[in-house]
Amino acid sequence: MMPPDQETCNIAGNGPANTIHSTNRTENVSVIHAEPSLAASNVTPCPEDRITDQNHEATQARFSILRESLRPVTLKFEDITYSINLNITKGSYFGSHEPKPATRTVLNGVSGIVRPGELLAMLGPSGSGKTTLLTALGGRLPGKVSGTIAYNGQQFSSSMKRKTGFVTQDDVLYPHLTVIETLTYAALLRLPKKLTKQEKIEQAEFIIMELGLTRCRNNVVGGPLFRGLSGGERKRVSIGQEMLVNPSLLLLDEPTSGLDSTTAQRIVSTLRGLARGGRTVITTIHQPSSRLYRMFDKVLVLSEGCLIYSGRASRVMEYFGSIGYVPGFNFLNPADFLLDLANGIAPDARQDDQLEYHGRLEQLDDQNSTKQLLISSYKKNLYPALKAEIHQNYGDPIHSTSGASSLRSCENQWTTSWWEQFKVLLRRGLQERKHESYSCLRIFQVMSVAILSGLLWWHSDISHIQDQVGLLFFFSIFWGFFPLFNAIFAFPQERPVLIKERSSGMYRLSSYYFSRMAGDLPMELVLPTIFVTITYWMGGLKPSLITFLLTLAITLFNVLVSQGLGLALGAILMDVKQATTLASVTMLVFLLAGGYYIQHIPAFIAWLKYISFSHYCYKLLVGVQYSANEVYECGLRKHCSVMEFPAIKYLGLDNNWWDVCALTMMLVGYRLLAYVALRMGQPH
Ligand SMILES: Nc1ncnc2c1ncn2[C@@H]1O[C@H](COP(=O)(O)OP(=O)(O)OP(=O)(O)O)[C@@H](O)[C@H]1O
Repeated sequence: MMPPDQETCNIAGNGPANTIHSTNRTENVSVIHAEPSLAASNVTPCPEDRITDQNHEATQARFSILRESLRPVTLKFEDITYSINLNITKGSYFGSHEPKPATRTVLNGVSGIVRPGELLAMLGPSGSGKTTLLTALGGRLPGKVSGTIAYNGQQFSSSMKRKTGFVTQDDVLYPHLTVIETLTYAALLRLPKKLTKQEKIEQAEFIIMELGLTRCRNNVVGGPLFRGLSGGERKRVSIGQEMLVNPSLLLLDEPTSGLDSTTAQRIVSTLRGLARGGRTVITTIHQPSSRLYRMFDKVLVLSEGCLIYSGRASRVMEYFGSIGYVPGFNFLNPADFLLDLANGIAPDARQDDQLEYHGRLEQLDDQNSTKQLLISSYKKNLYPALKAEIHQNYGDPIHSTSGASSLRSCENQWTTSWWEQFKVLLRRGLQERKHESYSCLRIFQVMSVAILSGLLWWHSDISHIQDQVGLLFFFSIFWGFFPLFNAIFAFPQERPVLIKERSSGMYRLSSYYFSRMAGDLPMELVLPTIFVTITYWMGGLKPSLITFLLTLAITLFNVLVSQGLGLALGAILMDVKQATTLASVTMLVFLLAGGYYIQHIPAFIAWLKYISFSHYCYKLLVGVQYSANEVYECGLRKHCSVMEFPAIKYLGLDNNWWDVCALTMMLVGYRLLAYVALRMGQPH
């Protein structure tokens, strides 16, 4: 290995600034766009997606609406260090297992600067900290990140959150929505209120065209259980969603992973186009081809959380050459060369698969010392200039507060009103869940139970009061279980989408929550209505319209309370398995303490019935079914008062308003609890 000539190296990453951002001294100065449209020339669309000359002008005009609110962001980060806590179990396999707190440094003093108009690629071996750094730059990393991250000299704010697009490695999309629906809803939620609905829809159409998704615009996204878009198409939809924020800062985690080289090239072209439109674009990437590599303006190379290079992509070879690392042959992909170096593999190192144990140990030592050399070379040769650039005055942006007012002026402003968010989320939720809510299986389940119960209790008579009371108890229990278990899935299932969309400040939690409540209502109420109608009349309960309507109202009330409990359990635990276990135990307790099966519950545990909504529902159902002076045939030509029937006597049919109050408190309480739990588990 050649000794690194650290003294004679060129300082990369300190070259002349790109002309695109040369006018971008403050965030209020508009960007001179190198390419007026969204890099239409860089993208290679499918034949049918190609923007024709005739409509190009119109397209540009439409796109200018999207560009209008653009606020260029210079991102500077300095000495970013991040550690994670590891609980290491100490002791032998069978001995003591006391967890020993330990930390691991994932990022160690990482610095960089990216300006509007630039595309920065983060390279490094798997586990080197690329995703962690990207997440930190996107303001989404939990725990304490030391160092400074400044966006136009400011800290991460809610305004910045809404100006940041973040494309995660895994695409988080609603599987039942089509491409056009996904992007239209995103446009309606994300684009500013000053645009009309029509203009927002046009933006979604434009993005579809721009990303070459026209052919699959009406295809459903698909999920693990059914096929939809291909991996590349899904990725483009995810990018499209983030483009709709008209982001000033766009962060992408491995957007080309698992894609063929043409699609990868196309995606990176689009990113470059977005950058050229005045955005700051940062992407992590695994193994870019040399074709892709040439499209990056800057690269940042990580090795075990430390930087070995941060600067212009075009100067990489020059820099490493200057410190003594020259590739063995000319036509090497710079990305491969960088990844080798980040792994500690110098160009002249011996790569022998046949090395025996000691040889391998030596090889590992060599790699570690190469890494250390590269890290110290970076610190000596590149870091001082980078630091100077970070602190360079246009008002020492990393610490200054200039420009704060313009950022703050639009802070805490939502792009759309509460009502608008509610309407769009409601429509989107109904569309996404219509297959689930109106599934034939669910309807069949309820109808078959209704008809079967109707047949079992066929024209029951008051003389068989035990059976009738049993039917009323069944109403309260069935419509306690069914909505409870359906509601448990609501929030855990939607969690990834909710976290993603809330992290980018897309909508208020309250508008989401109320839209979810409202969206679930129709089906939650239609099914019990059908059930009660069938079973009530088949089962021979009191043939009075008023009594029937009251029975229906009580059952629906019970459904809403039970649904509230399900939502609360789901929101608190955010784990379907745990929530269903807890729900089944709870319902079992309610079932047993409800007052139907056991009428001599020991006093010390009899209070359980007061926390059971099924008990209140059952009591109210019996209360509306029978009046105080009603009698039933309790023996041969013998009549007894209904109030003396043991099960009814135990219930006591007085104080019905208290039962209604208790149910109302539960209705509000459970839902409030669900909301609070959801809010506490949310990014702020
Ligand atoms: N919350 C966490 N708990 C435990 N380890 C973590 C956590 N977050 C990150 N790490 C560790 O930090 C290191 C860096 O992770 P990161 O995901 O940033 O790497 P990466 O360079 O993006 O890897 P890849 O290219 O494989 O996605 C890894 O070794 C990972 O295991």
